[in-house]
Amino acid sequence: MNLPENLPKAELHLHIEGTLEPELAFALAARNGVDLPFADTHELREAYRFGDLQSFLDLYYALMAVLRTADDFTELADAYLARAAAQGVRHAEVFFDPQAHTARGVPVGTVVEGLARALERAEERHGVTTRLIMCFLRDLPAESAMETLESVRPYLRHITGVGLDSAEVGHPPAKFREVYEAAGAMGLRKVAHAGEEGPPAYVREALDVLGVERVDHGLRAMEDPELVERLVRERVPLTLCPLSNVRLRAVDVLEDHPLRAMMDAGLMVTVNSDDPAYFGGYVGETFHAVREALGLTPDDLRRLARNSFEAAFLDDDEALRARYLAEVDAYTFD
Ligand SMILES: Nc1ncnc2[nH]cnc12
Ligand SMILES: [Zn+2]
Repeated sequence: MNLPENLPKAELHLHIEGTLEPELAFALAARNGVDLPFADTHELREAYRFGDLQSFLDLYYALMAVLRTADDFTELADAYLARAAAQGVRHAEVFFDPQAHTARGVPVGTVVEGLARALERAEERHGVTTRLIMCFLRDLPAESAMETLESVRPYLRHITGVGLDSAEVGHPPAKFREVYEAAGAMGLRKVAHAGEEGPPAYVREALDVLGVERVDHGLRAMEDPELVERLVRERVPLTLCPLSNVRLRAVDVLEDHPLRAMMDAGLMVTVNSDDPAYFGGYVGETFHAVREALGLTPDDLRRLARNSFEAAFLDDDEALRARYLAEVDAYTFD
C-alpha cells in the first residue's frame, strides 16, 4: 500500500546516536559490560520526558556509553537504515558526534569505520544511498573541534561534510569560524544547527560566517521577517524536525508548529526525525504526524519530498537526484 507518509524522500537531519533504541542500548550494555542507571527498557523510556534541549542531551550523551566497538556502530546504523528504508527513505545524510565518543576513549577511526561499513552497503542491503556528516559539539572549545577535524584526515573518503550541534545558546556559530574555513579547505560541505533554541542572529551567522549550505532547524528564523525573505530569496534549505521541536518544548503542540507557515512563506523546508529513538517517530511517522496535525495535502507532502532531494548533497550524481525526483512525481497515494 502506498501510504502518503512513505513517499520517496531523503532524510537530511538525523543523528545516528539518536537512533539508539532502548532495546539495542540494553543489548549493547550487556555485550560490553556497561552498567546503565535504568532497570529496564520501560524505566528508560520513562526518562524520555524533556524540558528543553539540555535535558535531552544529558540522557543522549549518557546512553552513548554502550557504544564501544566498530560492530556496535555498524549495528546501530544498520538498524536505522532498515527502518528508514521501510518508510520510504531513499537517501540519508547521517550526522555523528565524534567528540562524544573520543571523550570516552573510543578512537575516531572505530566510529567512522563502523558507521561507514553500514552506510556503504546500504544501497545494496536497503536501497538507500548515504552520506556521512561529522558534527562538532558547540559547547566544547573550538580547539577541540579543530583537533577533531584534523583527526579524521585518514577517513576523509567516508565523510561528506561538517555540522554543528549540541547546546546552542551561548555558543554562536562564529566561535567555529576557523574550523569551518579549514573544513572548506579540505573539500567538506557545511551545515550547522541554528535557530533551534538560539536566536535568528545565529542563523545569519551560520550563513555569513560559516558559509553553511543548509541550516539545521532554523525554526526561530520565523521571528525575523528580513531573514525569512533572505532565506526564501537564496533558497536556503532548512531541515525541520517537528517531533523534536515538540519533545524539546520549542513548540507546545504539533498543531502549533510553523511548518505550514514556513511553506506558505516560500521557504525551502524539509521534514526530518532528528533523534527518532527519543522523540517518538522516524521520518515516516513524522510525515504522518504533521500531515494529521497541520492538514498537509498530497501536494504539500510531495513538495517536502522534492525539497529533500533538491537540498541533498547529491551534486556529484545529478542523474541519481533526477531519478529520485522522478520517483516522487510517480508516487501515487492510497
Ligand atoms: N536536536 C539537537 N540539537 C542539538 N544537538 C543535538 N544533538 C542531537 N540532537 C540534537
Ligand atoms: Zn539535530
